[in-house]
Amino acid sequence: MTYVKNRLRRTMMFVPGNNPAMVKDAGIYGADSIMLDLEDAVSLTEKDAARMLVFNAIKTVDFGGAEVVVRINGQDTPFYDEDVKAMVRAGVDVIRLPKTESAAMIKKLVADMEKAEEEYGVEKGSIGVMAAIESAKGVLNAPEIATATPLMMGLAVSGEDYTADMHTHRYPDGRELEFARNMVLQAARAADVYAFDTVFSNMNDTEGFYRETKYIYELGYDGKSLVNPRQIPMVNKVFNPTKDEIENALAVQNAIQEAKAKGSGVISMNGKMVDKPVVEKADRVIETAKASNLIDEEGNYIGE
Ligand SMILES: CC(C)(COP(=O)(O)OP(=O)(O)OC[C@H]1O[C@@H](n2cnc3c(N)ncnc32)[C@H](O)[C@@H]1OP(=O)(O)O)[C@@H](O)C(=O)NCCC(=O)NCCSC(=O)C[C@@](O)(CC(=O)O)C(=O)O
Ligand SMILES: [Mg+2]
Repeated sequence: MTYVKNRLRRTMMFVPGNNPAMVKDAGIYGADSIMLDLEDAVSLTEKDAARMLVFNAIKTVDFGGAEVVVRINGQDTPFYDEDVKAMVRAGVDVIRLPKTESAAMIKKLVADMEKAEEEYGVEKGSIGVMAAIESAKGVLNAPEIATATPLMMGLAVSGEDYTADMHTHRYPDGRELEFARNMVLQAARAADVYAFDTVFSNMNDTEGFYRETKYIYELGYDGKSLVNPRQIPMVNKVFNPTKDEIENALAVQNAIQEAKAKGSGVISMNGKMVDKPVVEKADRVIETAKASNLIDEEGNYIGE
């Protein structure tokens, strides 16, 4: 396994690291990233067993092409050092640091990873990092956290711990997360790293989950943390471009080629101006469509 900076990351599914059945089958559901959890899904008495289980799984389980992320325990816990060493030795793709509050915490993680890389003969810089932002301090320091290392893959906003820190609760319209979501997203975009929204815990509230997913997609998030495989198809549906959007994006790309041939950077298409930012958005739609196997290399639609 090796960390890849750019790839499709719509769905990042939490899998409790102490549950052998869930860990073993995690690859069958088609999540873009699987996040094996050593932190809050694992009780204190099971920390060592979970670390061993996750270590062995990374070495032996076929995760079906998904990126493998491990959420280690925080730097203020007695489990952190062993978690870092074991995950580096296993050769995980990305390490997620929970409760990140400063750039210094990320720099410490990277230094500890480097030590472990040297100790176990793992290629330096072959493992990415991501930061979970779960407190007021973390949100305010999101810009420095996002740029703390070139190995930064992305930032995740973590709604449950954040609302506890803010002395509030989760509400259906998400007003309590508005500032954090926007801040984390701005910091991620400015640093050119990925942005992930938090988990939605009520598996039976399909409508609420759809509303929240659409909202964060429209804000500009790259993906969402999930707790259950049943949530994957809905996120893909929201994040994948539709046939109409793909056709429109291809038409924009053709129109701008025509304009360029005539020496212009702007053209009108069905009454709408097409210029550089419109083309950038169209290019992103086509990139996503290709990565999601919705079109072939020639741009023919092959999605459902
Ligand atoms: C909720 C529930 C118990 C429901 O179970 P149920 O069994 O009723 O679910 P069913 O739908 O019936 O399962 C159908 C089939 O899928 C299998 N299956 C289910 N879930 C699976 C899964 N996750 N991975 C692989 N496999 C899975 C299952 O084994 C079954 O397989 P099979 O029997 O073979 O058919 C289960 O999902 C679950 O444990 N979720 C993960 C919970 C977790 O990790 N929480 C910690 C992360 S949040 C946090 O820490 C807060 C945060 O930090 C977050 C942030 O940072 O954003 C913050 O601060 O906000
Ligand atoms: Mg949390």
